[in-house]
Amino acid sequence: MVFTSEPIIHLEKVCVFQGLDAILQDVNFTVEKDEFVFLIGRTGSGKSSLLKTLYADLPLKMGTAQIVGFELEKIKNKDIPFLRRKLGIVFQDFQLFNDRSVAENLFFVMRATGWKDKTKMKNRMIEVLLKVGLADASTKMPHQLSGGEQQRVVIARALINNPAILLADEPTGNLDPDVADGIFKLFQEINKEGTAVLMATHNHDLLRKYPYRVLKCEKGKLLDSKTADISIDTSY
Ligand SMILES: Nc1ncnc2c1ncn2[C@@H]1O[C@H](COP(=O)(O)OP(=O)(O)OP(=O)(O)O)[C@@H](O)[C@H]1O
Repeated sequence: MVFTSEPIIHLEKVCVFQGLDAILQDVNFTVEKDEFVFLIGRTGSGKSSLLKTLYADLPLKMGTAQIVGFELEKIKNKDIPFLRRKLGIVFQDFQLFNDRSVAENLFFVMRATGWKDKTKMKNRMIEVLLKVGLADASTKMPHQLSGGEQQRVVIARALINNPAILLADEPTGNLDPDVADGIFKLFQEINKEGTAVLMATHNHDLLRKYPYRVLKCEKGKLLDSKTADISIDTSY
């Protein structure tokens, strides 16, 4: 028997808009289950706008896009929370509630995404913190953690609902190189366990060190290292 699985992301002829401005045109790409993909490009080239389109923060006005089973050209506002439950979203600035403990930060997302059973919530909290190497951090306040640890909490939060893909926008941006490397390795481990990763980054070291597929925003287009020759050494 042959098992086929739907790609996690499939875009055809997509135009990414910010208001009336077309930032990227004729965007076509597919991300398969388990893939790790870098998204690169100069500042202002459209990386964040593309990611925002994928998690329906920007509306899809042209083209077709399927992501984790949702059709973005048809998606209704009421369905967007359900889409986001199947995505893990990680930004550069950590966006934790600073007046709540790590556990409360995680419980907040669980409650917002329909979790009710306290025992299950506690168990899931322990699981995701263990996964990111912060098993002893649940009672700490964010300010008691280093930048790298805070980013680990954000990744734990993104993992709560077992997402099919992590969308990460410069997740190592504000971190020292060693800490950034640790965070990157965590993304790799999560990927090896079966979660696809699409990561926007300016980090040349990571690109040189890890030869994953690259999507590059350039002059209003999206280039794909699967089909185009993308040099990562040129400035971007
Ligand atoms: N909220 C917004 N409203 C209008 N235009 C925006 C908005 N956010 C971004 N833009 C514009 O969209 C274009 C792409 O920006 P975007 O943030 O997607 O680029 P980026 O590649 O992620 O940049 P960076 O690497 O600096 O994060 C830029 O011209 C930017 O000025």
